[in-house]
Amino acid sequence: TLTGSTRPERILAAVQRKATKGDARSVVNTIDQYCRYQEWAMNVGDEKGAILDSIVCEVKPSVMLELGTYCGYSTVRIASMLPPNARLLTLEFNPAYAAVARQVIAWAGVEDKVVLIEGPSGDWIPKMKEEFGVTSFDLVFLDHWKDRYLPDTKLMEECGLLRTGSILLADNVICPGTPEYLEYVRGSPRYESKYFRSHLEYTRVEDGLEKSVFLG
Ligand SMILES: Nc1ncnc2c1ncn2[C@@H]1O[C@H](Cn2cc(CNC(=O)c3cc([N+](=O)[O-])cc(O)c3O)nn2)[C@@H](O)[C@H]1O
Ligand SMILES: [Mg+2]
Repeated sequence: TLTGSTRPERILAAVQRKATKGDARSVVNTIDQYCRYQEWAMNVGDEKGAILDSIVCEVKPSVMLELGTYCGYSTVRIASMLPPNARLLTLEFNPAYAAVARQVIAWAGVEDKVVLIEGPSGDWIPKMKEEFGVTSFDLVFLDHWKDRYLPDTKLMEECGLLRTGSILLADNVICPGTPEYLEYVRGSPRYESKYFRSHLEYTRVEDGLEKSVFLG
């Protein structure tokens, strides 16, 4: 029953009730409908999601990292744009959210392209090479705790997980805001940064995505 359920569980119930199994776009549309008209949730959403789609299409990543899976909305959105042999690694440390995300990802039929890793990003980033055979990430989507964006970016640099041309795409750089991260990528000679203005998911509040190319 839905009484006593969590918001992610209610989102999953909506997906299993309304979305077509195996159809990623229908899962994405169902979550957007639910979160716009029933209850707000912190998915990247349809407006910023379209910007995310265009960057995934432009970059065509073979190996991609997402920080902050939550219900798997952006995981499904991204995976549906990837070719069959590409891999999306997604990190989530909240086991309840990870459990929901696994089911959303399976319902969408994109589980073959996704590796969901449970645990804190700070622990897992240093283990990416040895545990998952990652050489470097072509594209990283940052959407987890805002005060982790900068330390995790520095950690990826230190672990040699970024190569010349690797792209960081950060959600919420205006709302809730990631001031230290923005100052770093916009001020560092090692990044070429660009702001894509948009709105906070399902609202008219300003927010946007920051795209930063690592120059090596
Ligand atoms: N170091 C971490 N490692 C792995 N997963 C993490 C970490 N920090 C948070 N998470 C997970 O990200 C998921 C989603 N999440 C994202 C945030 C941070 N994002 C926001 O707080 C946010 C907040 C708003 N908002 O308040 O309007 C809008 C957004 O788009 C947001 O992404 N907090 N939890 C959660 O399941 C959490 O367990
Ligand atoms: Mg976000």
